[in-house]
Amino acid sequence: MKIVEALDAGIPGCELAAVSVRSRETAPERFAHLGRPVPVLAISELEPVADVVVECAPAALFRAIAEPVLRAGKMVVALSAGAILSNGDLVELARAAGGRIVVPTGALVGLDAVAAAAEGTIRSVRMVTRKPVRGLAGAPYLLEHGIRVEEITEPLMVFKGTARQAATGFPANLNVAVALSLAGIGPDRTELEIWADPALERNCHTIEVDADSARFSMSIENVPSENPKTGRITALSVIACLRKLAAPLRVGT
Ligand SMILES: NC(=O)C1=CN([C@@H]2O[C@H](COP(=O)(O)OP(=O)(O)OC[C@H]3O[C@@H](n4cnc5c(N)ncnc54)[C@H](OP(=O)(O)O)[C@@H]3O)[C@@H](O)[C@H]2O)C=CC1
Ligand SMILES: O=C([O-])CC(=O)C(=O)O
Repeated sequence: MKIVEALDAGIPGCELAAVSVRSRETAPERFAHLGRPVPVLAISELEPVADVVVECAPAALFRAIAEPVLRAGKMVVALSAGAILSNGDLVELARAAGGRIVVPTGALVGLDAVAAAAEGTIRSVRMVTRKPVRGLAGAPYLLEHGIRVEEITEPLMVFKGTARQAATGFPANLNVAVALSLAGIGPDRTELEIWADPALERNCHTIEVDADSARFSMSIENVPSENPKTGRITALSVIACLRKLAAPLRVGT
């Protein structure tokens, strides 16, 4: 909704062509406050009316949203970064058809520095994520391993592995790790720890990068949105990304 409202308020070079939601019956009242009425379409109807489609939906819908847009040589701004790994053929489709997948920095920080360092040699990228219990509850990895975070009273490390492993184990919780890996040294070399911390209110990410050009540490403490798994800054990152598309002055890689 934040992205829709920003587009409705005006982002130079962009015009809100349509939206798609889970339940179209309740859509008219949800969007009634917008300055201009917006068509509510099925996912399959988006491509013909848009040059850019913002994918900000559950990861399972990534292919249905992105494929027709990429096939038409258009742009997908994608938040479900983890789904890119399991749909690698869509990157090839984009290459062949002249489409583009743009992954905003999202709930993370510093992907510009990571991408710059990757032009040289990055020796290691390590990320530690600490989330409140409600930011992790229900993740497939926890269910598969019988890890009951709802009952913890102290911080618990629930996962140690690579960004690729996290993408399947935590599809709705760790897109940030995949985005980091795609900016840097890839999903198999990007190392990740995930902690559930009952004392936390925010989704906290700390990243350490060691490269031949620089060594840097970055951290961010995300205020959760209405969805406790997703930081508020995520939608703002998409808005900033859309603003950059047509901006005469573009700052940051
Ligand atoms: N790259 C990054 O840094 C980050 C990525 N993410 C990822 O971004 C994605 C979006 O996050 P978030 O907004 O919190 O997710 P939510 O699950 O809260 O929202 C998903 C949206 O998708 C819509 N939707 C669900 N099912 C359908 C459907 N069948 N057809 C059309 N629309 C549908 C919902 O509509 P409705 O409102 O009607 O329910 C809702 O607007 C997720 O994959 C999340 O994991 C999140 C945080 C950071
Ligand atoms: O990566 C994600 O899916 C969400 C996340 O960690 C955050 O918003 O802080």
